[in-house]
Amino acid sequence: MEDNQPVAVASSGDEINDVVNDVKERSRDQREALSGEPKCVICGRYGEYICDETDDDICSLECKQTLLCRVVSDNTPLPPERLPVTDECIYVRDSDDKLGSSQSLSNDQSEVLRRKLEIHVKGDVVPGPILSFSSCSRLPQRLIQNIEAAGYDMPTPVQMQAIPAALSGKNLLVSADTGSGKTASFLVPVISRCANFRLQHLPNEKKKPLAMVLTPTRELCIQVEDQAKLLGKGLPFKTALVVGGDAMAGQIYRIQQGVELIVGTPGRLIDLLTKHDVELDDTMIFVLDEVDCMLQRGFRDQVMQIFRALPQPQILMYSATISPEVEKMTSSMVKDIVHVSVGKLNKPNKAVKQILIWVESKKKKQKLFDILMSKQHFVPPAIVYVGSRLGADLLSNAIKVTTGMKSLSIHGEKPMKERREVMKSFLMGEVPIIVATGVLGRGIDLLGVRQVIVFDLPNSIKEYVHQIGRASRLGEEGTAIVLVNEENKNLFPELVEILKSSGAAIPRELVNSRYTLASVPLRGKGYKKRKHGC
Ligand SMILES: Nc1ncnc2c1ncn2[C@@H]1O[C@H](COP(=O)(O)OP(=O)(O)OP(=O)(O)O)[C@@H](O)[C@H]1O
Repeated sequence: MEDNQPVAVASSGDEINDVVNDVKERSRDQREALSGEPKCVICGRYGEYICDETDDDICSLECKQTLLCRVVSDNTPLPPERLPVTDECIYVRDSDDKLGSSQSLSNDQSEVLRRKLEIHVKGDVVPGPILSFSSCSRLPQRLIQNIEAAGYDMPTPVQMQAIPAALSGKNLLVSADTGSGKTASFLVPVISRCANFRLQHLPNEKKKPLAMVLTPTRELCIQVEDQAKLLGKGLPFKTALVVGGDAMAGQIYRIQQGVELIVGTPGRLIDLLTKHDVELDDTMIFVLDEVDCMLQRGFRDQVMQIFRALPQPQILMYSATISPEVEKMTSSMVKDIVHVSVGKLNKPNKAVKQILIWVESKKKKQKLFDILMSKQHFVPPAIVYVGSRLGADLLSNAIKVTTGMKSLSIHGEKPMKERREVMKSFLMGEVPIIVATGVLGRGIDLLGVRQVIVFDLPNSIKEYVHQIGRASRLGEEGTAIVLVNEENKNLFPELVEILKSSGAAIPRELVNSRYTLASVPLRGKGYKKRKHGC
């Protein structure tokens, strides 16, 4: 790239480097063009540079890249599978007139992009994926600014497809890897629809909630509400948290003051619905996060009771794991549901390396202490998953006593205040180890955690997929160390399948166990003997 400024006059290597370093990376780093100045042929900002390959004025490296991709796709009509669609190469341009009509990908480009990113769509006509948040014409400008301020430069694959589909009013069942950005993929359309509604319909009477998000745990609700507040800042968009453990009076007061979004757990919402006057007749979007868990026995009746209290809302359902039964149930709840999935269904996040260690129950604690005291193997901060509340407290104490390291436990029996404090100390880096039950297994975004130790395997492979998913966010690499023995025999067949599909080493004892051999044709076609893990 050449610079419209006289780069060539720079006399020393350092000066040249300085100039080169000054080249604007992105279009948004460049200023607007003043009258008479060259304009970038891509975005219209100040065309500070001349593209050395086309001689066009451009503002930044980003627009140069876009320009070159366009030239390639304009001049060389490649067959669809050879279209230059790398993440850097497809570009969705903001509307030329800046009045709101966004330019979208052609059908062919959408298909190529979906194929490349493993985005699968099943159901009614769905808008194509977006490549930038700003190409969604319906998003309020302030929301786009908030998204940028959160550091979200580009949508993740699930966001690319789910956001435009949700904005078009479709009912969705969405599945994508743990840590792939599903939360923002429902919050962005929720915030957009709520804020636009309020901007267009100034209420003469009391504001009633317009959207509701249900999740299975208080921690997850807190996290979702925090993210909603962050993304909805400066918009007519207020939230209320409705979870057990916090005083109900405060929650009711907040709702009665007028909120757009309620984020809650089903139990507390039912309390509120049955004992108090929460008017849900304006609620137009209903989100079920961790939908497979929400439609299991225990939650299902409560969820359905809440759903029936709503006036036919748009329904958005999300999880990293969705079984055929859940698909069936959701289809019976709502008609015309669109299924969006990214990657392979129900598989662990590829970025998490699974290391299985076969260890008898009575030796498990010692094995855990060995790992925690090993500089080579322990990567703090780490979560240790156990199967019971008492087990969490006892193990956390034992870790403190034996290793001398700080450790805290978290589970559903602890008061909300204490759970908040435990999370805070962990997230602030004051405590390197947290021992948790499944309460922290799903949905929680534990930034900075790259290691999960599954001390007790959970009851289902789905929960296992969610738990080990805590070790990676947005594809960053993490490790899950999993202690396994004959007591987990019920999971062996599915566990072996999961490990095989992830390319993980499988302990000899697990391969040779009669519980595995009885169910999985391991020695059939495609079986490859692996070395003993760890
Ligand atoms: N477009 C984006 N760009 C950068 N970071 C993002 C983007 N979208 C989301 N994130 C961040 O990625 C992390 C993971 O997102 P999120 O918690 O929504 O994942 P998830 O798919 O809901 O995971 P889980 O299935 O575990 O609940 C979060 O820290 C979130 O802030």
